[in-house]
Amino acid sequence: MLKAVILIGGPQKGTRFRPLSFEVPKPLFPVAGVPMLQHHIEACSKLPNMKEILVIGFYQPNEELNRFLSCAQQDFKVSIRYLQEYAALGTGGGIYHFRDQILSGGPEAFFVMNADVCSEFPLPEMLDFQKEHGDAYSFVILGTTANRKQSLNYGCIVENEQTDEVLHYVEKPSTFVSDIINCGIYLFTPGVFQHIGPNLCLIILEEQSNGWHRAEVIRLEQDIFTALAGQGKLYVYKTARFWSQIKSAGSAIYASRLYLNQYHKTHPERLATNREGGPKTIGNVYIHPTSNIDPTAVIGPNVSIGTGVTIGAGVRVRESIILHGATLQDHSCVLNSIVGWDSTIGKWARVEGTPSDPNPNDPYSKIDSETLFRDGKLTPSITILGCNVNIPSEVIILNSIVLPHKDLNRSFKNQIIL
Ligand SMILES: Nc1nc2c(ncn2[C@@H]2O[C@H](COP(=O)(O)OP(=O)(O)O[C@H]3O[C@H](CO)[C@@H](O)[C@H](O)[C@@H]3O)[C@@H](O)[C@H]2O)c(=O)[nH]1
Repeated sequence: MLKAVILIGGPQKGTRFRPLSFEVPKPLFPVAGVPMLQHHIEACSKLPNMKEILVIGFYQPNEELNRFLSCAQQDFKVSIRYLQEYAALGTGGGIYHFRDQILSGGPEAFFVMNADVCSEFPLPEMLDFQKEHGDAYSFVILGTTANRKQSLNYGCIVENEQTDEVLHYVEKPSTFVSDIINCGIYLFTPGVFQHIGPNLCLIILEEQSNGWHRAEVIRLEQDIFTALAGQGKLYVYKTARFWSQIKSAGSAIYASRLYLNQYHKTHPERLATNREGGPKTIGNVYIHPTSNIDPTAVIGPNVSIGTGVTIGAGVRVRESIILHGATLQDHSCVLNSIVGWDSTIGKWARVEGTPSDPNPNDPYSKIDSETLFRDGKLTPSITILGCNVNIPSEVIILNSIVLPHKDLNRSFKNQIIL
């Protein structure tokens, strides 16, 4: 029997996702038409002996999260539970704190996944790989290849090329260590808790001697993987299939593209087709059936349109996510942007951003999820309209971030509009 744990973090995380994470917890942000987390849940539920999925984070359980989890539980016919940490316990602290819940029922193995990644989730392959390579005490990290420069933003893995054993693990090194990076998807056996436990004791001892009050924070990467490397216990399964982090809003558009492309294989019914009375679509497009789109609009490639969106005549949308309840009035144009919930774009207005896609000429390039500013200036990136923003007719909004509930009255370029 198998289980899976999805680490969703909490409200203090996902800061690069603002202002979108003000409205909805980042793990529920729609990517290719469904909440980010649903892609993980779907992948887990496809494994025949998946018994339970535990979502661990430090968000207060709210109605939206509860509703999503109970619908997912019904749709995917697998038990799903949310376990709330009393504080941010780190990527290892949460699973250690809830180890009894993870181990109840006696799973022989369990997956742990970061919520903020998009992936083809080669979970069956990881299981086969573990059987081939290890015993009950060995663990598997999903790895992929990055280019030298970008590898520094990830956990880096040095492997024995013959055996795939992890010889050395360094989290976000300051100089080049390896181009194999940690994808944030792991396969553990119950034996992993024997390695996490001793780390916890160390922290508590430190707390007693220093008189500090510290939560039982354990980082899987720095505290556990670094120590397990070179001990014959940790292996890396490398995938060449798609994988990306979802840190910034720009990377959500990129992740949408990857998942929409995958829908040809997994969910062709989610892809819009050109049909009588519908809009013209180009490339991969997701359109929620409750949206109302004029047949003269042209949509795509890589567009996701949420529930109850209204799109007028002659509208053009490309490389964008339009969130529920938004209205794009006649002849407006939206490129490389995220249009927030219930926002309105006036007639002939143009909302445009600059994509931050990986370098198409480098097969190992990943998306750069940089911070908003470089050298004191806003880096040109996708345009984001927070929820309930009004853009008047005939204006241009370029490379800007507009906070929720704003009524703009003119054009803006390269600005954060507070
Ligand atoms: N439950 C819980 N989840 C957490 C906590 N801290 C982080 N997470 C979740 O754990 C994941 C990792 O978050 P970060 O700690 O922000 O790490 P990172 O910068 O994304 O790097 C990690 O992922 C990379 C791949 O995307 C890896 O390359 C890297 O080694 C590391 O594992 C995210 O899904 C985040 O929500 C915590 O205290 N509690």
